[in-house]
Formats: sequence, structure tokens, C-alpha cells
Amino acid sequence: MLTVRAPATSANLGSGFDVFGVALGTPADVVRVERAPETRITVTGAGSQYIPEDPAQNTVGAVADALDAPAHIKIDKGIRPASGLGSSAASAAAAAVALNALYDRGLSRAELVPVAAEGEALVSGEAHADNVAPSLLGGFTVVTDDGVTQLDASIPVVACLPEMSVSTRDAREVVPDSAALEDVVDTVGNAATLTVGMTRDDPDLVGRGMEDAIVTPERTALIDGYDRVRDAALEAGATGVTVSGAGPGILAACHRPDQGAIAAAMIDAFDALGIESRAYQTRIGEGATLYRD
Ligand SMILES: Nc1ncnc2c1ncn2[C@@H]1O[C@H](COP(=O)(O)OP(=O)(O)OP(=O)(O)O)[C@@H](O)[C@H]1O
Ligand SMILES: N[C@@H](CCO)C(=O)O
Repeated sequence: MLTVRAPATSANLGSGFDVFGVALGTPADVVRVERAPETRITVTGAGSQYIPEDPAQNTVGAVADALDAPAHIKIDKGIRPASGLGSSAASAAAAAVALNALYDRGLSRAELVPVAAEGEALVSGEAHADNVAPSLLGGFTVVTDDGVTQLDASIPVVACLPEMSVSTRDAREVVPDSAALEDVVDTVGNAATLTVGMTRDDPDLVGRGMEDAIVTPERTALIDGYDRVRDAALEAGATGVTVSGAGPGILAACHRPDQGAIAAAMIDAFDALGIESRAYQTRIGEGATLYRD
């Protein structure tokens, strides 16, 4: 039996829609695999009642198919589905690492990115890799049609998760088809600023670079209370705030001493609207870890 822990991730970071992603220290999914004649899946943990065990509908089933690696796969969910924290991607990334090792397929972590992305195609209709890449590789990742670039980074963040669901499929329907050149120019500038911030582990540059006037405003309309929570986080010291992935999670970049106050401010702001939430005080961290039992 092999066990893999794969971390939650936050995609887009505002200015890098479908391109940027970061691995988070917590939460994470844990996947256990053993060889079997055909794939069988069991799911326990956060939100497991909403996750199909049918291999044809679960992201890990798509990965087992892609690797031609049938197995009994046990998923222990630490990341609630439809969260914006890459729940479906973490399971897929973990399964890709575990099954690659179980069947000695010999693929590198970078080669596993398109394999794990098959799971994303299953649940959201597109094989976008901006969650699976950081979950596999760790740090900050840049996904383009030409491949993945990875950078180790260590920025403190708060990921606040309200008790509501936004499916990636629905959130992709509000993405505009086109954008004004002025907004594109601003967004390119912000993405470049964010990338420089990542190379320097500079939370101020990263936060400033999270601004985006094209996709994020359309998505915030799907998250009750977004503006109040963002303002509360900024007042408490966040250097930047944006929607995490497709939402409803909200990501704040910050300096370490402000983390606790930002987490409390975000929870209080949701609470004032009658919405329960929890906040992960974490940092950009490592990719999936393999354990041999
Ligand atoms: N192993 C799995 N883990 C989580 N969700 C899964 C899994 N397999 C299938 N799903 C389905 O995927 C959907 C959740 O995926 P979705 O992409 O909407 O959420 P997410 O991964 O938390 O968000 P995001 O991609 O925005 O970070 C749910 O419908 C869920 O049932
Ligand atoms: N880039 C994708 C990530 C979804 O997790 C989106 O925002 O739709």
C-alpha cells in the first residue's frame, strides 16, 4: 500500500487566470492505493457525502484510467469540494503520484501534470492544470500551453472558506469572452508584479499583483459578502485579497504577524452576514508527498 498527501491549492491569484497557482501548507487530501484487478474508490472526510465513488465520476478514476493503473483507492478528504481550494485537483494529484509509484510508470512530477488534469476535465469540462500543477510540484506555478514553470516560494496567506458552494463549472460560465485593452494592460502589469514578488518572497508585491479587473469582478458576484470580507482583510493588514480559484474561498496574502488578525476579521465579516466560515492560516508550501507503508 502507498500513501500520498497532496495539498490544497489556490489558482488564478487574481491576475493569473488559468495560469497561476500556489500550493498551500494546509489543508490536504490523503490518498491510499493498492493494486487491484479493477478500480474501486472509497471516500471519507470533508464533504465526502457530495463526492461520487463511481470511478467514472471521480477525478482519481480518470487518473487511474489515464495511467492504466487499476487500484483500490481510499480518499480521505481534508479539502471540502466546491471550495476554490483545489479539492478535486488534490485528490487527482495524490492519485497520480501514488499510482505512478505503485505501477512503476516512471513519470516525473511535471509529466504527471497532464495526467492529473484529466480529473479536472471530468468535473469542470476543461483539463485546466492550474490546481494540479502546484499540488504536484509545490510552490508557485505558471501553467501555459508550452508547459509548467515552478518556483519555490514562501508567502504567508489566509484562505477563508465560507459555508457555501460555488462549482467551478458554474463559475466558468460568468468569465467574460473578451476584455478592454486597458484592462488587459493593467492585468499583465499586475501579473508581472506578482511574479517578481514570488521570486523575492515579498508579500507586498504579491498582494499588489493580485488585482484583476477582468475575471474577478464577475466571480465576486457569486460570493455573498465578498466585498465586506475583502475590506475587513485589507483593514487588518492583508497586502492583497482575491477569489481563490473559482471561489467561494477567499485568499489574502499577508505578513506573518498580521495573519491571526486577518483570519479573525474575515471570519467576523462573514459572521456579521450570518455566514459561517473557517480560515486556514498557512503559507505557500510543498507539493504532494509520497509515503511507502
Ligand atoms: N476526488 C474528488 N474530490 C473532490 N471533488 C470531486 C472528486 N471527484 C469528483 N469530484 C466532484 O468535483 C466537484 C468539485 O470540484 P470543483 O472543481 O467544483 O471544486 P474545487 O476542486 O474545490 O474547486 P476549485 O477547482 O475552484 O479550486 C464536485 O462536484 C465533486 O463531487
Ligand atoms: N482557473 C480555474 C481554476 C478552478 O479551480 C478557474 O478559475 O476556473
